[in-house]
Amino acid sequence: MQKQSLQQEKSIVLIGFMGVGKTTVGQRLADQLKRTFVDIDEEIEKEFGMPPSDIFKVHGEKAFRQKEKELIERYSRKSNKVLSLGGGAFLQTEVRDVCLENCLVVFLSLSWEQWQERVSLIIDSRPVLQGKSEEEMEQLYHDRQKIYGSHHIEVETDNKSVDDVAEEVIHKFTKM
Ligand SMILES: Nc1ncnc2c1ncn2[C@@H]1O[C@H](COP(=O)(O)OP(=O)(O)O)[C@@H](O)[C@H]1O
Ligand SMILES: O=C(O)C1=C[C@@H](OP(=O)(O)O)[C@@H](O)[C@H](O)C1
Ligand SMILES: [Mg+2]
Repeated sequence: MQKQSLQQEKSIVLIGFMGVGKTTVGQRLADQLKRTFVDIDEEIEKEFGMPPSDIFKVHGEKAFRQKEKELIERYSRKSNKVLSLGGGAFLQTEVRDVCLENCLVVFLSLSWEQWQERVSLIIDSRPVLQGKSEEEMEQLYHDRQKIYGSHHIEVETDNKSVDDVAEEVIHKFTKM
């Protein structure tokens, strides 16, 4: 039942702003669906042998984005996976197109107010947020919502636990 409605076992791709829970929810979803979990940031980190903040410093954002695109193009063509993208991945048209074509794209949304409560958990490890004022972060948050408009389903995550979010993703798919 669940398998059938999970759309021919297409891979699930999680998108959304930094800190909304793509990595955490993705791992939970993969456990529940018995699928392989791939966190694209983790794969990029393995390739460069350093975390994203160091990649940005040493190689530059362009090199990070190039590798991000290559890896997403490769993994999104495989079936039966759960892929968590980085929040900037959908800035690249090629990434959006390949994911929308081959996968089920799930946008995890979180209000600006609740994001502000979570930012302290992520700020040190997200190079894109470094040195930004609160106003600049809010601007980035709003600008980025436009790129997340390309998706198959949205799950609002305000006031929801990781389990709640994972459950809702599965529920929405089983109704597709
Ligand atoms: N639904 C949630 N409720 C509370 N905290 C969460 C939730 N989802 C994720 N978090 C926490 O927010 C932080 C960022 O989560 P993460 O999965 O790394 O986000 P992303 O991959 O979207 O950047 C982590 O500390 C994580 O434990
Ligand atoms: O939004 C972005 O530009 C980025 C988001 C990060 O991933 P998360 O969305 O998992 O934090 C990571 O890919 C990198 O720091 C850049
Ligand atoms: Mg992540």
